[in-house]
Amino acid sequence: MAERTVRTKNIGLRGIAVADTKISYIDGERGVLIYRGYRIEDLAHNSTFPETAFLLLYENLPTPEQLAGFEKELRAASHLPSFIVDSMKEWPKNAHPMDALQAAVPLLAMADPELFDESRQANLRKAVRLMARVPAVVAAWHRVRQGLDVLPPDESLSHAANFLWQTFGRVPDSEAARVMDVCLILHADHTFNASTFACREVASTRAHMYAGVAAGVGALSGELHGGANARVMEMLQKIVQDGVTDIRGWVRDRLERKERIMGMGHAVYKTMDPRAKILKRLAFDLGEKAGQRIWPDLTQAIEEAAMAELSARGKTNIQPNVDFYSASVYHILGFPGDLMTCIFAASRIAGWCAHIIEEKYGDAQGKPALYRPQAEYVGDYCGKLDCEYVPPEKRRMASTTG
Ligand SMILES: CC(=O)SCCNC(=O)CCNC(=O)[C@H](O)C(C)(C)COP(=O)(O)OP(=O)(O)OC[C@H]1O[C@@H](n2cnc3c(N)ncnc32)[C@H](O)[C@@H]1OP(=O)(O)O
Ligand SMILES: O=C([O-])CC(=O)C(=O)O
Repeated sequence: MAERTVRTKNIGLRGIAVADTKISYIDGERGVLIYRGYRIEDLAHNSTFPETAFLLLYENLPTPEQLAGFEKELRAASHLPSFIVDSMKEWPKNAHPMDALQAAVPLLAMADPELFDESRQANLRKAVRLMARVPAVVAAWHRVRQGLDVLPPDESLSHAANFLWQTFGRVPDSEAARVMDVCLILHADHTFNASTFACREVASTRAHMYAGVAAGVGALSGELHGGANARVMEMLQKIVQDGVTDIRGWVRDRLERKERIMGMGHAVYKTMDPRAKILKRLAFDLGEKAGQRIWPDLTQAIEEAAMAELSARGKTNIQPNVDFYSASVYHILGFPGDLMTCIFAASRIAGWCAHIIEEKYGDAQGKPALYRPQAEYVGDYCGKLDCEYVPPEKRRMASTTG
């Protein structure tokens, strides 16, 4: 066997800085999240999604003129090419919305007139098209799968209100539109999370922006990442359906079966995710007004029971993450569970594009590089590194343990 190489192996690359970024910052111990120098609480309170997206892409908050121009560009880009809608009509109606979104991303690439123009300016324009069209795809697929007509964007509405309109065919009231906007702000970026890393890894090969975004959508779909919001909703609905009243007992049983409480725990935060605090307030406000307190109340009961049970097991760091209360918010806004991770994508597209651009045009040292980590080879097939090739007729049946 070859000599083992010296290496640092770290499960899931936890704590390893693989690049420099100026886009966002997290302090996991104190529960702080900052986008380009601005606290998430400030942005959620004062900003809008287009303004936050501009900040992520261009490094500064826009002037009123810049913001108006950016919003105009977003609106102009938000019509989906008709061949994409026609294509969707042929897709199996039970296709998962995240698969539909991931399938649509290369179609959006085919429609981009500047696809292979790798100038920074062209990539900024592609980012605007993606930010406009990802929510349009999500809304369109939700309608197509129900046999409904795809709705054109309403240019009189804000980005968030238009997303609700194109999804449900109803102009939302100002509160629903603002809640949607805040959700889009909260999910827009989060340093080197798994999906952003996937985008950046693909971008590091000099593949085009859409190739990176398709990878990001795939990575986001998993239940340990963005897919957790849908799993939280399933958890809540199952508890209600089963008529569970002893939430502490339900949590204890789940932990004893070694199952996780979806929407809790985080690879970086060791305290409550600052986004979860905002979403918790939104869920209670919205739930109160909509006569649907049941969802935030139940989520809070699970939070308290889980914190108590996990602490009793010596785990005090597992607290609500962004997906825990967002499930209730989205449910009360009318979204079905399987669309929830797509809402995440309709926001995170801003961060993905900003990171792809940062990856393409250089880190702080100005030297973009191909990601190519090492893995330690631990295969042992015949007692030495290279085995002798045996012709098919002379092979014995090998065991096929997985
Ligand atoms: C947008 C986002 O991506 S936010 C995250 C969304 N994902 C979820 O909500 C899924 C549930 N949460 C989790 O699976 C995890 O907390 C993760 C993957 C998000 C982060 O986990 P990490 O900090 O990397 O810890 P890791 O997965 O190694 O778990 C450490 C221990 O905590 C336990 N743990 C972590 N999260 C949870 C949870 N939600 N419920 C119960 N136990 C948990 C693990 O079982 C493990 O226990 P063990 O040491 O006894 O085996
Ligand atoms: O940062 C992470 O690992 C996951 C997360 O919360 C996000 O992507 O918003």
